[in-house]
Amino acid sequence: MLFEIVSTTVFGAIAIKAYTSKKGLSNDSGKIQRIMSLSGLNVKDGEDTHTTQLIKKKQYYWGWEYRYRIPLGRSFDDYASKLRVLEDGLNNRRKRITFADLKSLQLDANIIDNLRTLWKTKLTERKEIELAYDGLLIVRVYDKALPTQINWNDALLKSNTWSVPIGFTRNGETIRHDFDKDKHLIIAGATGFGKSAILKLITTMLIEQQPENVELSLIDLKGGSAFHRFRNCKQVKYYSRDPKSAMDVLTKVQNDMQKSFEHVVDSGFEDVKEAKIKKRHFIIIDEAADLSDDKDVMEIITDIARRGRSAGYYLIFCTQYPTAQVIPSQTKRNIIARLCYVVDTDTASRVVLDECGADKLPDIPGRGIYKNNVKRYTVQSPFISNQTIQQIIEPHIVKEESSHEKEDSDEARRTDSITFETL
Ligand SMILES: Nc1ncnc2c1ncn2[C@@H]1O[C@H](COP(=O)(O)OP(=O)(O)OP(=O)(O)O)[C@@H](O)[C@H]1O
Repeated sequence: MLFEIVSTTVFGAIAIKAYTSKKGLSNDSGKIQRIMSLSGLNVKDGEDTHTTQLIKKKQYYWGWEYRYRIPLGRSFDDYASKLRVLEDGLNNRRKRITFADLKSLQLDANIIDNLRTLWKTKLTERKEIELAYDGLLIVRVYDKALPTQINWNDALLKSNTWSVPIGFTRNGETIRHDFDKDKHLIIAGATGFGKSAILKLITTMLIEQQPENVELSLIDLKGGSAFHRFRNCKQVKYYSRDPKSAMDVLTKVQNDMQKSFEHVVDSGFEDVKEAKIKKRHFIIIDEAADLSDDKDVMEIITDIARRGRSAGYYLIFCTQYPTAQVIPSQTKRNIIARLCYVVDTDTASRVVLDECGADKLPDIPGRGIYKNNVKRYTVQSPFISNQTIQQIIEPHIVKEESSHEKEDSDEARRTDSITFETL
């Protein structure tokens, strides 16, 4: 009897709370506005104070979206710089139990224990916020945080395409970068946040999806730690792990690219896709900052970024130090797609993405912002283990030869690669 009274009362209270929440009577809109005011986003104009005005709110299965008109004198960046303040404010221990939570509860004699577990889970749950701007400030509050690790699985492979997964959004959408559409890619992020991991994933997927058509130039200026295992894959045409040989590699790539460029353009086509050429060459540079002092090298990189799109020479340019010197504006202009993991300053975020935001990402490896010319997504990149990489690339590895023989076979492959296979 006592159990029934207690459980009915507790359950009833929670149900009322959950009902008001569902009806939008108890959402975060007021709190967000208060945090905005208290964190200095109001604008004083003589006697008047202009605040951020809520225009619309809508509930989705993942949480809430709020749209605000921002006062004159404020920019989107002012709000983006307060992202952490907003997030911490919303997470300051006020936890909400929803209908979905209640539905998942077992209504048996363990109801009190079940409620306790639910409450404990709620205490450790963290809401995440995303900001965007389309004339109105958009604040998306997600009930559940993105997972901190999402493992790669072979369902992500798309055979015979140049499309690779970059990450998963909170809505469960898989964001892919299609090199035949967006061509080159800049990847940046502070040390230890997943640049090499995504480079290895992209390289593995390109080899597996297009084993006969992909050609790789791997420039690994971190001493070879990222790309060494791919070195003897038959798809690897050039490999370098020091700035001096990187110059040689890039010069050869530029010469090859020139031939492809002339072949495509002289045949009256816009690019390799239109010319129905199957081969694509990827120049993947891990730690481009180590090349930035060499003017000649940087000129070649800029040339690849500019003309490679037609010639089928795609650049993946990765750096831990995103400054204007490391990513020159001409290179940037030709590389629309960017993937930025956590960086330490808003200046670094702006260099990569042309806006702040990557400096406000949580300190989670693989958490990044991917931007192409259409959209911007916050994603968690898939993670592939070295063991899985090894299994996938094993059939593509050619037997290690003596270095002299390797040079010869590299030369042979070089000659082969000039011939383009057409449909
Ligand atoms: N997508 C991911 N999901 C989960 N964990 C990841 C992910 N990417 C990387 N990590 C973890 O972070 C570690 C560091 O990643 P990685 O070596 O790619 O960083 P990095 O940015 O290349 O750093 P550095 O510039 O210092 O080489 C990995 O060993 C792995 O444990």
